[in-house]
Amino acid sequence: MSIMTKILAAKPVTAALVTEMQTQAASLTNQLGRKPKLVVVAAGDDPASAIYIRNKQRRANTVGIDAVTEHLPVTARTADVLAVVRRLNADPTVDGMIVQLPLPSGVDTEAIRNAVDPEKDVDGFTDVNLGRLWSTPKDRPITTLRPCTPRGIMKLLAFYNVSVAGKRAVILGRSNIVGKPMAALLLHANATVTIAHSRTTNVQAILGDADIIVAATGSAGLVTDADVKPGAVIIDVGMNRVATSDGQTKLVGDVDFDSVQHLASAITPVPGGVGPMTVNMLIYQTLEAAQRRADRQ
Ligand SMILES: NC(=O)C1=CN([C@@H]2O[C@H](COP(=O)(O)OP(=O)(O)OC[C@H]3O[C@@H](n4cnc5c(N)ncnc54)[C@H](OP(=O)(O)O)[C@@H]3O)[C@@H](O)[C@H]2O)C=CC1
Ligand SMILES: Nc1nc(=O)c2c([nH]1)NC[C@@H]1CN(c3ccc(C(=O)N[C@@H](CCC(=O)O)C(=O)O)cc3)C=[N+]21
Repeated sequence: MSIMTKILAAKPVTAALVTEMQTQAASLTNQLGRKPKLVVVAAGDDPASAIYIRNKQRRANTVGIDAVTEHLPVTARTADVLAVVRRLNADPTVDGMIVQLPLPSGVDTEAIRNAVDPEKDVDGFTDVNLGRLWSTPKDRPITTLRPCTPRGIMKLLAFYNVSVAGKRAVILGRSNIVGKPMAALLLHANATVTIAHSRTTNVQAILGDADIIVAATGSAGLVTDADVKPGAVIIDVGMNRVATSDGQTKLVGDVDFDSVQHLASAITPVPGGVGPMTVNMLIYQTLEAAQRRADRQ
């Protein structure tokens, strides 16, 4: 049996979204008397964070919003990051902010996460927004700011007409920024959801039963053809830099794309899949936050 595998590339979705966002950015610039503004707070030198910063700066320029990065040194302490977050909370020209994770060791991520004003929380990772997300009733649309990667994945699935209702979805990873909110969104879309993590036993049996797999572990090549049911939909969130035989490095996901693509009915590439959708949703939610601000004025 041969399966026609759909490659779930971000490119056509980005093209459509950019057009929509450019129009909205122009209208908001008019209403606010300034461009919508996003501030990224980054401390240390996580490689996946560096890629993210570069790409969102580029997309913000294309769409027509301001994006500023506030870099703190790897030696930054909790109080240093908190001071920046509080200044941005108080600044009426800042519509959205995101604090990049992971923060340097010793910094209290939980304290920082919840210091962000929920109205500016375009990463959707405060307790307030995660709580709103989980408590949205099944028959109401989700309206809260939510983590960009899961939201981007849902947009990607919708664009390619991949149905979710009634499907068994298995998520590898339980972070507040990817795994848990992914579960909330898939559940709201009527999937039956399982979350697996590093303490899960017999992951292979769980994966073998999955119609949809979302891999978000940070472990390169973790998911192979031995794990996947024929016809499954594979979403690869991982952003791992690995060495190649010629001494260079390359970006790979958590999925062994070459072995899995023949089995999957649909699969996201790395690069060019989930990553650009995360960037798109960050700008999209900054526009939503700015629109709400403009409406309050
Ligand atoms: N494409 C994109 O837009 C984005 C990509 N990323 C990338 O996605 C990956 C995950 O990010 P994030 O959620 O922040 O990472 P975290 O490190 O916070 O979480 C990783 C999760 O994976 C679980 N895990 C680790 N190994 C295994 C395993 N062998 N089997 C099952 N579960 C496992 C961990 O379990 P436990 O909880 O038990 O430790 C943990 O829950 C990273 O590579 C990151 O760079 C992140 C955000 C956006
Ligand atoms: N609070 C927080 N929220 C995050 O969402 C968050 C974070 N911290 N810390 C770091 C990770 C990583 N991450 C990426 C997003 C997009 C690309 C991306 O654009 N990827 C391109 C890379 C292409 C290229 O090589 O330039 C692609 O996959 O095609 C990468 C990585 C978001 N993260």
